[in-house]
Amino acid sequence: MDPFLERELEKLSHDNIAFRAKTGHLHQTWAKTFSSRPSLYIQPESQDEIRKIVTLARRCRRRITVVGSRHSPSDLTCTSSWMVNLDKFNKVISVDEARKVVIMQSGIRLWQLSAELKKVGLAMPNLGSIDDQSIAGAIATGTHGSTLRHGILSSDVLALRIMLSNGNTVLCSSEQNADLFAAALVSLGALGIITEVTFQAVSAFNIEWEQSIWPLSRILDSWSGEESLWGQAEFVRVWWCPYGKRGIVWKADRTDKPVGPGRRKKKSWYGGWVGYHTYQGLLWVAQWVPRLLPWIEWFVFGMEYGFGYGVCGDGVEEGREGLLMDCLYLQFVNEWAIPLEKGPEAISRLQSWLDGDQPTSRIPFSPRGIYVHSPIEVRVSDTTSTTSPLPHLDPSFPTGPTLYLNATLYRPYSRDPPCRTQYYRAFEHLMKDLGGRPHWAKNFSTVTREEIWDMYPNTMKGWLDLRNQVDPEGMFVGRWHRRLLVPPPSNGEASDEGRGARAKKGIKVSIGGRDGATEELASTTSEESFVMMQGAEAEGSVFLQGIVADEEKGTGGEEA
Ligand SMILES: Cc1cc2nc3c(=O)[nH]c(=O)nc-3n(C[C@H](O)[C@H](O)[C@H](O)COP(=O)(O)OP(=O)(O)OC[C@H]3O[C@@H](n4cnc5c(N)ncnc54)[C@H](O)[C@@H]3O)c2cc1C
Ligand SMILES: O=C1O[C@H](CO)C(O)=C1O
Repeated sequence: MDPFLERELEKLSHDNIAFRAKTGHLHQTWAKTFSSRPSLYIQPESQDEIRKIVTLARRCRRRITVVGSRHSPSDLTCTSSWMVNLDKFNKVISVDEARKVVIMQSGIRLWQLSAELKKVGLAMPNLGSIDDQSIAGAIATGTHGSTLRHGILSSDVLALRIMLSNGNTVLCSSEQNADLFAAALVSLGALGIITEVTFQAVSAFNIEWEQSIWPLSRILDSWSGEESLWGQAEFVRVWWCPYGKRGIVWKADRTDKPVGPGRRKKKSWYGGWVGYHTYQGLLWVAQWVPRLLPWIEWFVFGMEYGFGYGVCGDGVEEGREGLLMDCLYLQFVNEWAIPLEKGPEAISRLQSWLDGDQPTSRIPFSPRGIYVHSPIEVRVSDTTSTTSPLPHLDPSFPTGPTLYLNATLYRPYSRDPPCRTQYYRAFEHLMKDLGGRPHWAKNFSTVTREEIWDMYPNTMKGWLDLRNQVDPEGMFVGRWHRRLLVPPPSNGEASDEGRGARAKKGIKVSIGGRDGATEELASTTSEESFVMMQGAEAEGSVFLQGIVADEEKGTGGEEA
């Protein structure tokens, strides 16, 4: 064990608070796209245990990454330092049935929360495609569903309790520490450990849903106006099948009807064993013969939904189940938010590109030989429909409804599809051209830190300043944050996963006290931690090298 940790643990041995850490943990994202080896994997079971982790990390100068259910498809949760998981800190603390307000420990998974709420006749008002996420993880990345009558999942959060790097917990809401609240509603794990979430639930509800196949032209023609597709029900989503130039339009409204299959509900083909493996097998063959993909799209979606147009399924389900979908296989997902009114242009240009008509697409990358997977998910949200504070880093648009386009690429039998680089390059170019912003959790790859700052001209600096105030030593800043959010030190030196190090013989390198620290340097945390690192290097290089070597043992951020 790290001798410094051993020493610090010894000092705290009288407190009778467990430090449930293990070594040798392999962290892998759900989609097995990224992995890392944290030096410690810690699963606390109480607030005191969480505080002890933060105290020890601070004293040992270790970074902390909190991980929920590992469903973020990018390397956001990869670390070679300490990883904290709150799966065992997952209880409902209280439910105010009259106000429909629930307070919970933040490690609770959405499916657990839904089950607990159901016991008292309540439910989450909105869900994305799955309910496997932890509540803290889901809100940290701006997770959304598909409805113009709701914002993102964070919009239903009333208050958060956060443990900051100094070990203090702070309650924030729109009345109390409102700035911190707006920053923490989409925190990307970089502010501290969210320990409690206060959430506005609604009365439990059933949904009556119907799905139908529409030609793409009809989808685009009914995009806006009084009869707009998106306003036809509370929940609406479209799965666009580009090769068939059609889409599956799924709509659902709350209903008093009891749960039951509709007249046209049929069993899912790819949800059964034969369909599941046939589809995956076909995708696997297409790794070598990509031009089969248009035929596979036709066959698979025909088997699942029928080969013609019109209604192809309906039913009544509990909202907590009916809003979810079968996400099938391991996958890459590259999802962007653009203003809803730009949807027809986005879809038409991408359709042209996939049809091989590069001039019409106005995308400066060749589509030659590129065949992609279906469906491309088309979803919406509207933050302006909510009264909750706008999170600083909410990718959806504060001025009107938002469209999300999600370019999913499956990994059949864990193999990466050959089109990924060129397809995502083209897709991201188009999204940027239309003023888009990437979903934080997903596999965007061509975006620079400067571009991200330009995408959040009014809020990024405020978010980062606030982050720096509450975590001045960069305890919660990882490689992903440095790559995409945090400006490098002004002297241009490379960063490191290791935070600032305590100098040899216990001399603590102070942040503000170093002569070389300019005003600008002092203003951002990771820069400060780089300063600390450099300072420590100067004053205690032997120890520092020990830490760096240790931290670099991991494969943080490497593609699996
Ligand atoms: C199959 C699939 C379907 C999906 N469907 C949707 C969808 O419909 N809509 C959508 O928008 N997204 C969707 N996502 C993305 C998913 O909702 C997000 O990636 C979400 O963040 C995952 O939650 P998690 O608990 O796995 O968190 P993780 O991925 O483990 O972590 C995400 C972030 O949360 C932070 N975090 C976690 N817990 C805490 C805490 N206690 N305190 C502070 N920070 C914390 C982490 O540090 C990290 O920055 C989907 C992903 C998959 C794989
Ligand atoms: O990330 C996501 O994966 C599914 C698509 O399979 C979904 O809806 C996301 O969002």
